[in-house]
Parts: sequence; structure tokens; C-alpha cells
Amino acid sequence: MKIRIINKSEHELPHYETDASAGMDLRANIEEPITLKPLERAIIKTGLYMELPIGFEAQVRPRSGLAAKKGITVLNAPGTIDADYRGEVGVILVNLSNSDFTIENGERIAQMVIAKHERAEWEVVEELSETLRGAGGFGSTGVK
Ligand SMILES: O=c1ccn([C@H]2C[C@H](O)[C@@H](COP(=O)(O)OP(=O)(O)OP(=O)(O)O)O2)c(=O)[nH]1
Repeated sequence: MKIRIINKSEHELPHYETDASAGMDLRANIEEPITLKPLERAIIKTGLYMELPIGFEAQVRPRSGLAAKKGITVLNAPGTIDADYRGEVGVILVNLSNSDFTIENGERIAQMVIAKHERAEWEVVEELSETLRGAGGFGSTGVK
């Protein structure tokens, strides 16, 4: 399936009484079932090809049900689909459980969120501006 994504402005977004899900489910589009052994991963085809407006990306994310119940997640979450990508969307699934997991054709394996992103340039500078945090990070403020 080939789809063109169209940005809907805020006032056109559905009300919470209707479906306001951020994620669109992605289904496996595979000829044969694929079994992932514990810690095994595979790129699962979705049969989806898309065209995004410039300045948008699609993020491929895990489904919480599959993660919580089966230990199946998206290895590179969130996977990035670039606006200029015209190939088939693939989902890199990994099995983080202790048992085999079989993906059937048509199964909902992940979800996709369309997001706007900034476009930026960068320049080399001698100094960075000072801040309170400075170089503190990675737990520098403690855990409580
Ligand atoms: O989960 C994913 C991630 C990426 N892609 C496709 C769309 C994306 O536009 C392209 C490149 O992705 P990314 O930039 O993450 O890959 P890379 O490893 O940096 O490879 P490249 O050199 O092709 O950019 O691969 C997917 O289908 N699924």
C-alpha cells in the first residue's frame, strides 16, 4: 500500500470522544510466519510505502501490549522514517522474552506516530554559552 500523509491542523483533530490515537498500527506483511527466538531480531516488512511532507518524520514505536505481555519491542525505537524515504517501511522487532515468539501475517506489530521536526543548521564555535548545569549529567543531581 502507498500512502501520502497529510498534515491535519489542530482544529481539525478529532475530539476525544472519537478516535484520537497518536499511533497508527503497523501490520506485518509477510509470506510466512517468522519466529523470533529469545534475543533474536528481524526486520519485519509492513507492505507500507509512504510520502511525508517535508519537515515531518514518522516514528516507529513498540505496542505496549506486545511489550508487556510478550517481551516484544522495537529495537531501534523510535525508528525514524524520513520524509524522502520511498522504500517499504520495516519494523526491527526483537524478542526480549525467554520464549519463542511467532509473528503471523497481518499481525499488528508496532505503531507509527507522525511528528513535526525542526530543521537546523550548525556552525563551529570557539566557546559554548555558560549554563547552571554546565557539563553535569548522567545522574549528577542524584536520584531523590
Ligand atoms: O525502523 C525503521 C527505521 C528506518 N527505516 C527506513 C526509513 C528511513 O528513512 C531509512 C533510513 O533510516 P535510518 O536513518 O534510521 O537508517 P541508517 O542506519 O542511518 O541508514 P541510512 O544510511 O540509510 O540513512 O530506513 C525503516 O523502514 N524502519
